[in-house]
Amino acid sequence: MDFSSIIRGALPTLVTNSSTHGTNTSAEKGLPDSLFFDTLSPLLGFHFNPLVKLFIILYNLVGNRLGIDPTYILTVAGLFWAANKVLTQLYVALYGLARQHFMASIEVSNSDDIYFHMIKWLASQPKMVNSRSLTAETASKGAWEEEDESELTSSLVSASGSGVFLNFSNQEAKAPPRFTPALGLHSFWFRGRYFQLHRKQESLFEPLAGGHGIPRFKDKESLVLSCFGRSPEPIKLLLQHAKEQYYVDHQAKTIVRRPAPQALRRYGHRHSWQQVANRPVRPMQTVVLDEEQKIRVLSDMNEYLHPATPRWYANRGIPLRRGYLFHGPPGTGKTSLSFALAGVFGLDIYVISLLDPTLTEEDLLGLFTSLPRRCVVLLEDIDTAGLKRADDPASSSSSSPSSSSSSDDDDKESEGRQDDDSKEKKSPKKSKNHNKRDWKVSDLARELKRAGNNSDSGEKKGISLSGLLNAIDGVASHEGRVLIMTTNKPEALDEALIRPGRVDLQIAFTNASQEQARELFVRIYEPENTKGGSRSFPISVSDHLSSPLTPLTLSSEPPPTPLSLSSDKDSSVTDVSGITEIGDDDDAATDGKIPAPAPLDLTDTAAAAKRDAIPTGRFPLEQQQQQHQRGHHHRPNQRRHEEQTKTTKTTTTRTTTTTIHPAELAHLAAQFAARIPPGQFSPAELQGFLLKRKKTPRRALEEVDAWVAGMLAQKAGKTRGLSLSVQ
Ligand SMILES: Nc1ncnc2c1ncn2[C@@H]1O[C@H](COP(=O)(O)OP(=O)(O)OP(=O)(O)O)[C@@H](O)[C@H]1O
Repeated sequence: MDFSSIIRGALPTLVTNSSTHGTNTSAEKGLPDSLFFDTLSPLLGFHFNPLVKLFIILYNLVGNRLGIDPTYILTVAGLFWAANKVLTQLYVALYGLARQHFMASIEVSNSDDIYFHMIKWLASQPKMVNSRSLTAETASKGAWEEEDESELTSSLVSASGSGVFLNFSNQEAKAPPRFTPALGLHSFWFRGRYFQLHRKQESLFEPLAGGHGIPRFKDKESLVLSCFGRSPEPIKLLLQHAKEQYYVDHQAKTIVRRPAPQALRRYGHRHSWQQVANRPVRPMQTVVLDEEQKIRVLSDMNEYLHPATPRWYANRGIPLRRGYLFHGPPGTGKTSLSFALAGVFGLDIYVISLLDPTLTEEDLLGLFTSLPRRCVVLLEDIDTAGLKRADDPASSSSSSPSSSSSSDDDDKESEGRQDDDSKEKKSPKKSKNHNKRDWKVSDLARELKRAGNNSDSGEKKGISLSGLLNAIDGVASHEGRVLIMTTNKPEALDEALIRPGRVDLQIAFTNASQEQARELFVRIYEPENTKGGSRSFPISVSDHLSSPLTPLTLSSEPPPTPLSLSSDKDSSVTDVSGITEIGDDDDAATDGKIPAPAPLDLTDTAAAAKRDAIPTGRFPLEQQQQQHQRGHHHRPNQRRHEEQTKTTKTTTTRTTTTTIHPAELAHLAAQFAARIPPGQFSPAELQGFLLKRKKTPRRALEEVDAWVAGMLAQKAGKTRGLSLSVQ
């Protein structure tokens, strides 16, 4: 096919014009002559189309000015286009054949966790991140993720001008986005092998489960991973690697999940639960509890989780379930022990609140059936869920947790507060007696929940006792999980809920004994585990039941202040002044030596207070002023120390520590414990007291008597609002 001749034939006037005269009058004038348009217009079906005009002008310009016959250019371009089309078709056909016969592939859907393992792994690959086609995602850091302190501090110093207080207003802006491969084809190398990745998305029409609501489109993403060769083994290895990377620090973390929002739960399985936290494992030794109780629950759980146990249970026809009931006053460590147990066994925690107004019995069943093989399910404060038997007359109005309350009084109140008209008519006295102005916020919440339930078109909401029992050990119920229920009022629980088989072990928690008070004291003031940075909390998966005391250095400054984190220049100005305020043994501390254990004179409260002085870092501005006023009145070795901090950044941490020998700490702890009346305070209350003096053990000891007296008076109801003054 000769394009040139076609065009010549179609444009006789034009061609003749350009070849014979060498100039084009119409082009020069900017207006084509009538003969030209008479020829072209019928051919192209346009009358004075500006595009046609432009084409003709360009055609003439190329022909006349460049001396090249434009028809040749068109011919070549046409040939290239055709060749491209043919080659593309050929490539697609050959590639399809190659994929079919010489490539293996695995598809991963975003409805599965592996998808997220793979995406996270891809986002961490530098070569992938440098790809030209990426998707950016907002990536925010969790509360427990490590932060680059130096970067944080320097930015804050310059932002505030003074470098005195931390300021996190910029933290979102500083968090870098996460980049993942965009939709489409990508390729990468892994362990010397070439892989192809096709990230694709399709919209699916999803009818809703149960036929409720409006069906809608849902985007479904998937990754197709391919490699050359007839075996998918390399892709399996890659997926396994991505999974391992995803869980690389999992041993040190406990993942906490809660039921997903109702709209998501209906999709079931992995959509039923959503991760709400990924926190460092709580070491078992941080839970202060009778050693025997700990050992009982640990060994029971260990035996239950043993791989041989399912066979043992199956052979004897016993359902593979284990339930624990932790009961005791508030703040005695029920939740803490649950988390520590999950940490010891490396299990995720699934927390369910039966007070969730959106939770139906059907949901609860769905949640239990979508649990992983081994996990801890935590049902907190089940006494407040108002679970009633179906035949219980009181349950007629309280099949939902919302209609019940934790106290009998509240129950009575809520009974009298039935807000449907019929009830009001039947018991006018009750409703009349009730003064709505006396309502508390909790009452309002309860009424709102009830109103929500009533407005629902006949759908039963809330959890009844039988609903819960069905979920935890019904025929279709999940096996393999560990169920932990916590309550402050075990006596309020229905017997059916705690019968053996549902609750296999009960652990009673009590207010702190003196021994527990001693342990708590030691735990608060023992040295920090410096693994992963001086500010990191103790993270250990070792389940030591008791922590031996080791020589320690106790920081005398609150570590998070920029004073101790900032550059050497700042620290030289501020940190050292704090040290001079502390007792005589500080010189040794500033030189990085651990002093010999000094006998503690508790009668010398002034000296103790001086040694335990509130770290001046707590009041940085004041401290700076003091430092300024002191001018050159520092002692010689302090000045020497200042010089050291100016030259070495790393000395900052060392110079801000004072030391307490283990023997001294043990002595202080014993003294502290002796002043705590046994069984009067929960560990949470003691912890609260100690936390307010977390760097000053001697001060805690001095103030404990006043605190105990104040708290006892408060508990006896003699003094209201004393908590503030006795803190
Ligand atoms: N036995 C304990 N050992 C160590 N810390 C404890 C203990 N009891 C309470 N605490 C501390 O007190 C706080 C509250 O503890 P936790 O939530 O475990 O108590 P709880 O018994 O579950 O309370 P509630 O019944 O109110 O839910 C936590 O910070 C925890 O560290």
